[in-house]
Amino acid sequence: MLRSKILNRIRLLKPVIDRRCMSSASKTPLTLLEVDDKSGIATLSLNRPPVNSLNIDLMNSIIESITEIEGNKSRGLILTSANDRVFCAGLDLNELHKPNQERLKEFWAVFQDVWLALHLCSVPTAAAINGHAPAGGCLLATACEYRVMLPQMTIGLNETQFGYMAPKWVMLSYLSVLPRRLAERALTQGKLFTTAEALDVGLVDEIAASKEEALAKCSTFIDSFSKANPLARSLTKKQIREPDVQKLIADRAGDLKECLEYINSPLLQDGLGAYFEALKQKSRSKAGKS
Ligand SMILES: CCCCC/C=C\C/C=C\CCC/C=C/C(=O)SCCNC(=O)CCNC(=O)[C@H](O)C(C)(C)COP(=O)(O)OP(=O)(O)OC[C@H]1O[C@@H](n2cnc3c(N)ncnc32)[C@H](O)[C@@H]1OP(=O)(O)O
Repeated sequence: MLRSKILNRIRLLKPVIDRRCMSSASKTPLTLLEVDDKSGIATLSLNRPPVNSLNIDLMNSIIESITEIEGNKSRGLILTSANDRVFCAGLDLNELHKPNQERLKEFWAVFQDVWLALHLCSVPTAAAINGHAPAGGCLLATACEYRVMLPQMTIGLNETQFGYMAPKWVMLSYLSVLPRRLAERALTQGKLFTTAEALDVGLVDEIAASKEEALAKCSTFIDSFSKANPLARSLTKKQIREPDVQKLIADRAGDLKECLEYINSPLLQDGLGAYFEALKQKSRSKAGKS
């Protein structure tokens, strides 16, 4: 009786995300999922070259992997990158620049879903940040319960640098990790923290010298829950996170409307176009040098 009541409560807390991962045109899987048969800990690696930028297919693949991990009773989830320079470059700017409107609606709904799925994941979550994590990449990291980062990388919600304002629920994810005054300053500056700065302010919990060490530290974090009843732990996490989540769930349509208006504004499109062009230019000049 109690168990079904608890399970019902979890169902109530967790919005139903019945999204199947769309098969991508590419042959390589967009996410790699390995479950360590000794520890029972699942490692989910983002695998969309060149920078794990979040498009609809990759986000659906993440959601499907989280659903699988929760279903196969893994003891925890470590999110990392198959790329050794970039954890996740954030939202795919191709989805935001001169967007197809129908696709943009779907894109934004999946973006909301991937945050909800990770933020409310019923198993312990940790991010092994083995590369740069700007904007949406930082959001994936802050949706996890623990963060271990490699040196010489950057992380932060840098949206104001390219003319965006992060949505309320994205800000709340930051506020769940940073003290308010610091979060406000970092958000308004569009600050990208270095690894050392991120440790100093608590945006990340530990630094590791290698990806292997980062994975080991994430596993140690997950092991810290070994004495906690998994169901009670999951309910407690959802209860603590519910107020922030409800702010999005209560008004997903409003968030989408606000985003569509904002992303389609000429000011924003111009700023984004210039920003994206500069990125491409940088990449071309790098290629020219190599
Ligand atoms: C009022 C209501 C508010 C409503 C809000 C509405 C809208 C707000 C929208 C969103 C806010 C939500 C929060 C999330 C926002 C985002 O995530 S937007 C994306 C932000 N991302 C970035 O700023 C990162 C940009 N990239 C970089 O800084 C670097 O690429 C790097 C990640 C540090 C990696 O550097 P490096 O290894 O040197 O690689 P290159 O820069 O050479 O890039 C390689 C190729 O990858 C392409 N690329 C890089 N980032 C992206 C990206 N995000 N999307 C698409 N493509 C990307 C780059 O152009 C290179 O491509 P080519 O080689 O030129 O083909």
